[in-house]
Amino acid sequence: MTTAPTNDTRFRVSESVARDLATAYGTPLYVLDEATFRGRIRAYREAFEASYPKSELTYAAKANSTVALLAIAAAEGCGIDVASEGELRAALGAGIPAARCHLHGNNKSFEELSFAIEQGIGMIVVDHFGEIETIQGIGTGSAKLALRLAPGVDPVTHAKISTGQADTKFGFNIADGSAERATLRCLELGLPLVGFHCHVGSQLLDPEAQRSGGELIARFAVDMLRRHGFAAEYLNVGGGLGASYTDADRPMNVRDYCRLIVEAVTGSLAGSGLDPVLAQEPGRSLVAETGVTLYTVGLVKTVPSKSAGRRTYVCVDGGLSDNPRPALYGARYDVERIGPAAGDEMVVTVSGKHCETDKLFEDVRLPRDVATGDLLQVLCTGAYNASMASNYNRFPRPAAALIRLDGSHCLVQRRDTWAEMLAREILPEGLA
Ligand SMILES: Cc1ncc(COP(=O)(O)O)c(C=O)c1O
Ligand SMILES: N[C@@H](CCCC[NH3+])C(=O)O
Repeated sequence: MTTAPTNDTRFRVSESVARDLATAYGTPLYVLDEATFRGRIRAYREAFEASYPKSELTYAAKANSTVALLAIAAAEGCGIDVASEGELRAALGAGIPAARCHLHGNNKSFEELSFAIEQGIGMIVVDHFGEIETIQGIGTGSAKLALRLAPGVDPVTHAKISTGQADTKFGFNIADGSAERATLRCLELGLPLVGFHCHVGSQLLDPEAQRSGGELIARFAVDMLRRHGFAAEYLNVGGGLGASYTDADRPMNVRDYCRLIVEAVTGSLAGSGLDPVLAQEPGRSLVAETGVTLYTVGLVKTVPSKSAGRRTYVCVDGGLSDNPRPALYGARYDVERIGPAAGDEMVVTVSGKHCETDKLFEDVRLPRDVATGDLLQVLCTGAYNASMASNYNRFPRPAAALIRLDGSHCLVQRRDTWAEMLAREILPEGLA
């Protein structure tokens, strides 16, 4: 197994635990570490609070909504950001009161909004003009409202996870006056508007876009105070801080990051008299490095290749159904063989077992003697893997195991069963 660099804080399983887990639960298997997750949340909360005492940390459930993780996040003092009725139901399933949840979504349905309000959702982050009217029609119950703003900043990240730019589908544009009109409409209707929100993108290794997003929404809040007497009590600058998928990914450390964001916001608020709660809602930076995926090697195959001379495939028992990120975003991961390090390494393509040319993990260095039956661990799969898993090719989605604080482990999500995978099927009479 490759030795971790000393500053590498990503969770890894040891050989004995990996073998134990694979025997107990099978592979592919998501493995999550409670200590790492709690530690990440604490570090983030402390860093944020040190820069801004009236801070609030919300965990973005979309990154990994495994109910056990939601329960841990809440126990660590986080609110929960949910982006659908399903995520809200997962939070409720974790015993988290809806009052501690924020509902997001660019196209929330009437039913979704009604359910959330009925459950006592704490905040709705409103995304468009029609939603203001829908919420007015339903009645807000105990929900407060924040407006999602599009600050018009271009983050450096994959285009598919960039959300702060002017032509994003999310939120009210500041520059064209939509954000101001939405504020006025909420005030006119007497809705419980408390402030503003932005989220400019995800897996951001360069924090400039978040910095300027924070600056712009705070400036907008000051404008609303000066022009309309609306005093924002709440600003949320979203999530987005990146994770170290490979050694090349160097996100800013959370202390410097929080300081930067807070300085941007407080710089814009200076002299205005506004003293809002400042919230962040990270997902990936809290949970990605908390998890690994264990796979078993089925076969190793070397083939002629025009570009590479020879290409060696190490084929594992999962694929894009348990980790769609390489196929979607060209994401790269570090892969390690479980077991003693072998001196000699080779560059391989780790592929899955789907009926696709799914080069799951490309240009990975593995020991030259990697062979059928070996276990591999893929680092940094805690975010946007389980939550984006599918049943493509009718693969059961993997189970997830949690390493507890005392080193014991338990299952927190079981593998799909064949019965439930066919449970939705309806075979009308007379077809067969
Ligand atoms: C509104 C909102 N908040 C929070 C997040 C969490 O982002 P990340 O996982 O990049 O921290 C996202 C996803 O990008 C989001 O869309
Ligand atoms: N699914 C994306 C992140 C989406 C961010 C949500 N707005 C990823 O895996 O990187």
